[in-house]
Amino acid sequence: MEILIDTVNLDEIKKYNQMLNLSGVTSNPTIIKKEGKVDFFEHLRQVREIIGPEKTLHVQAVGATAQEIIADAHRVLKEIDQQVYIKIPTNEQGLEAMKTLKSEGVHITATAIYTVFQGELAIAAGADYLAPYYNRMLNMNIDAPQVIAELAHAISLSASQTKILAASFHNVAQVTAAIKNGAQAVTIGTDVVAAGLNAPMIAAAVTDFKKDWVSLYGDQTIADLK
Ligand SMILES: O=C(CO)[C@@H](O)[C@H](O)[C@H](O)[C@H](O)COP(=O)(O)O
Repeated sequence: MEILIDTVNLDEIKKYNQMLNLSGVTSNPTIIKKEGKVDFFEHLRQVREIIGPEKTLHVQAVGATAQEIIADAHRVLKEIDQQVYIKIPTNEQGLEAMKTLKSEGVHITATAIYTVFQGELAIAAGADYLAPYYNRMLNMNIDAPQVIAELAHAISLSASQTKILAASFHNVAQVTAAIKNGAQAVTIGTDVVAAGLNAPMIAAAVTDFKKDWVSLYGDQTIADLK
């Protein structure tokens, strides 16, 4: 299972890269905007420096035509590094760009996926990852778990190397449902990770154990015991 973090906040990336066995970082223009008008390439180079060369870094193209998307991809690869996964919306222009970029050996993450059909076309285009938008699908009354399950089935039927990198999560239950339905990877916002780990009941359990320990051994930790 791959866990990615859906932020380009450098402090958050440092924190979660230290805490979790992160597989990578995802971004889009909305995520970049949260950091203000940063120096785009320099900021993403800093993200790469934090996560290192082995983890995946996903950067979205913004061009509207296939040619513009391809040009965006070439610039990102030149300015950051050749290993970046170029996120491309799964529409007519995006699919055309994916086809060309794939033939050049570029890593592709097909994004803005709401339907099985989009996912199937992206698998056929050779995308490395598909990014179905879980919460946004639910908002459109689309059965998100079903879409993910059908995409997982399509991948296995075609024996393709494509992986599902589910995105757009607004709570922990959505993340676990995506994994249960066949997503090999999930990208999670730091707010959702924090909500899942900072639940009062977790803190209460830790406090209770600590109280019982202190009643027996005082303030010493296990490491301090004589
Ligand atoms: O697609 C990827 C990763 O491939 C994500 O960065 C993706 O763009 C984001 O999770 C979504 O756009 C966020 O969606 P939402 O929270 O606005 O519903």
